[in-house]
Amino acid sequence: MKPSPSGILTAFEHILESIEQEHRPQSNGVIKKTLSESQVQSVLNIQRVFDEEECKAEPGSSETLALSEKFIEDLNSVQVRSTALQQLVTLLGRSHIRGLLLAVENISAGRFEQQLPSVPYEVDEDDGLALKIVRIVKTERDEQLGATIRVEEGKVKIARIMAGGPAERCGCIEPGDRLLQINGVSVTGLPNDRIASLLNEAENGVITLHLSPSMSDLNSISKDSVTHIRATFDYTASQDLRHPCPEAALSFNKGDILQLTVTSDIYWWQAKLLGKGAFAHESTKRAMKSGLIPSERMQSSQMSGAGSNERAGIHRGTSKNSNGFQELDSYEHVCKMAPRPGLVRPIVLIGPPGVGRNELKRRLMMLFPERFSTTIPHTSRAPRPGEVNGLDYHFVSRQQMELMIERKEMLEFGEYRGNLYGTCLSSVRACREIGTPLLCPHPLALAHLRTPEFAPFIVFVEPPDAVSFKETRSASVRGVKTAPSFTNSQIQQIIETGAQLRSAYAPLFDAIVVNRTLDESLSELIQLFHKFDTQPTWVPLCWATRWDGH
Ligand SMILES: Nc1ncnc2c1ncn2[C@@H]1O[C@H](COP(=O)(O)OP(=O)(O)OP(=O)(O)O)[C@@H](O)[C@H]1O
Repeated sequence: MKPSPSGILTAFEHILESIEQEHRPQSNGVIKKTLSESQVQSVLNIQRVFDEEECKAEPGSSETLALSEKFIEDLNSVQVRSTALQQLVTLLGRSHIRGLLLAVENISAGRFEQQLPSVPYEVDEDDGLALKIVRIVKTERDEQLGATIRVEEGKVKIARIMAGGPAERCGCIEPGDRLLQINGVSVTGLPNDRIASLLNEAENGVITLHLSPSMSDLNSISKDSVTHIRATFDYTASQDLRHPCPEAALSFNKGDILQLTVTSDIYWWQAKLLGKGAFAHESTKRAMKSGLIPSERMQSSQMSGAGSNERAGIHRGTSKNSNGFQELDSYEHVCKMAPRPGLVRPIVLIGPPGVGRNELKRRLMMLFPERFSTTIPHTSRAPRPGEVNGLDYHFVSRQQMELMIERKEMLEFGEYRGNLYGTCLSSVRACREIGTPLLCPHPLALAHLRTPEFAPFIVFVEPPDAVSFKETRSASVRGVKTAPSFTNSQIQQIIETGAQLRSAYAPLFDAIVVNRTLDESLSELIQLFHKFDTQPTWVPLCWATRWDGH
């Protein structure tokens, strides 16, 4: 469809009207002519270009600009000029309007197909993989690009952008951008004067630049795409000696969701603290202020510099490979994902042995047999009388099981009295077909489970304090004769392991339930699952991308 430059046409109509008025006899019968017939014709010609169905100008030449130049030239010989004409001359001389005239002409002629070259393979990894290809169409053949360069450690960079020049008009070039190629010619190692002449040479008025964006450019990209992050470390701003302005700082803990408000600075971002877990949200009670936090770049460099973390107020969890969040660096990029048909997310109960995960799972399965399903483990031991293959266990040979382990098909496995036991990933897939998998694996299994494919909802079952633990687990309270009573040291062990797990895995927890009485814990879990079924939850950005594509 032909674009309608209606604003420009209206402007021309006004100008033509005012010329017509000037050509009318005044009350004293005098005709005050400021334009010759040929000049009036030039104005009409320019208007025609906008008005015509199709522009026939060849690429690289511009009928509109030629007409506008001729018009200005003709007008220079006129002595008397009306204000309207004066304004028209000024406007037609401006580089932005000239660019606009050219753009309208090119669009009218249908010369707007994308003709950018493909991205070359030999991008310098030192500068990251971001690359921009900018094609600039010069309005005049001998027009300068309007950008200066400087050479920094052998890299050619854009030093300055001149106001009004083609480089500024295109809006895609920034000071600090690294120049890689000009019209397909690599600038690496070229003398400055050769680069300058290449910059000002254009093929048919077109110049194509390959640039590696400056950091400020990259920040604006990440600002647009990443708006929320999850912290994988505790940050106490008052202990951070690097902080430029502790009064404006924001402290946070592992697992907190932060809303990024300003990311234009390379080292210090501004963020609001939304809180923890899958349902964290901005407080409606009080307006939250943004505070300064270390940027991803700042934090990553801090983390790679060993030893100084404690001093800087940063306490990292256990090693990356052992806790299932290998893909996390300083922050995890997150977004909200709503429940949707076809997406069955396993519910995973994590906690120290003895806290009660299996008891809670057993009761939930009894209460909601239709809703939840669970995996059937594999074992290399022989079936006992009454045990059914595929119901109690999948009975397989030791070799078969070792092969599955080797192929990394097991979610978790272990050996007990000379026999292998374990759960394989395909049994999680199978039980997802029946209902919501309810699983109680070892925390190490999260490395296999916390992926876009499974997208689990992880609940940490936390032990209460020692007194509550003892009270709630006493045989008289539970009314179960066979109940094992916990010794003080067992309780202490459960509480300590719980604290260690919490410290190492906190960024992965969607919710935390403290297991005091069974009734309280069950009702809390049921409410939580209702929310999980009906409300969006914070998830790693890559999960949402996968499920949005489904
Ligand atoms: N809230 C509770 N109140 C009272 N007893 C509980 C509670 N939660 C669990 N128990 C009991 O504590 C014991 C340990 O629970 P459970 O076996 O579920 O622990 P677990 O976290 O699954 O640990 P493990 O992996 O070692 O089995 C069981 O006898 C269980 O009935």
